[in-house]
Amino acid sequence: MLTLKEVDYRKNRKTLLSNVSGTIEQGDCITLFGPNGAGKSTLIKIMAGLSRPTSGQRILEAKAKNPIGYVPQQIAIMEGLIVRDQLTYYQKLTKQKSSEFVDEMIQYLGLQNILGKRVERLSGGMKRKVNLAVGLIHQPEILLLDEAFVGVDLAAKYDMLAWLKRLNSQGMTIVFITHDWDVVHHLDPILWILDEGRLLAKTDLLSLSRQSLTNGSRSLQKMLDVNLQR
Ligand SMILES: Nc1ncnc2c1ncn2[C@@H]1O[C@H](COP(=O)(O)OP(=O)(O)OP(=O)(O)O)[C@@H](O)[C@H]1O
Repeated sequence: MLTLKEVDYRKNRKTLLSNVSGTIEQGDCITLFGPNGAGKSTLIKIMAGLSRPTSGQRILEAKAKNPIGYVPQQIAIMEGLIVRDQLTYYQKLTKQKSSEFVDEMIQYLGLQNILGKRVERLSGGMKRKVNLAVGLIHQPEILLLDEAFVGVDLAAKYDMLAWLKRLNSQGMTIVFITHDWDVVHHLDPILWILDEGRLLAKTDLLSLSRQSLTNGSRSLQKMLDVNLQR
């Protein structure tokens, strides 16, 4: 449903992505995994259609008018509104007619008790939950999450993961970026290993522990060594 063909991305004469190709099918769960500066956020923005490749192609085949949900690293919710109004605003904006879906999301994410709170008064973790809710309120075909779990406590994280797992099992395609190995284990995704702007491997947790990525940078090696020893 989303294909990348030999994608390059350059900015200020610096190559941020080099020759990235891959196909994402409906219902896939994929993580972009790699060290700081590997190009993960750059790639997910290209997937979202927010940045255009310098060369190469991004081909999206989707049924819905608004098939992408993108949850950015920076929290993008509007201050001054209570959570309920925030959700209603985005529900209307995205023409989400299914109140059932929104209600279920509120239950899963445990937002019931904060619906009347102004968003700027929420804790960081609660803001992350609302950020996630806003990004997927229209039930996108592909959900793209850039570090959606930063600063959330364990209970909040597991609420979010349970909801994502449910959506994925119902056919929603999910691509996410995280440095949290616990999240990777929980969602058991296909791993796209990115390093210095290159896509080194597409693998899964089981195969990753058996294969060695000797062509990776020192940062990547260290990251994999530490995580795989856990
Ligand atoms: N607008 C920009 N102009 C120039 N260089 C940029 C720009 N945005 C990002 N970069 C550089 O591109 C590289 C990839 O950045 P990107 O944010 O995609 O990496 P990342 O893998 O998401 O990193 P992190 O894990 O730290 O979030 C980095 O070296 C970064 O400094």
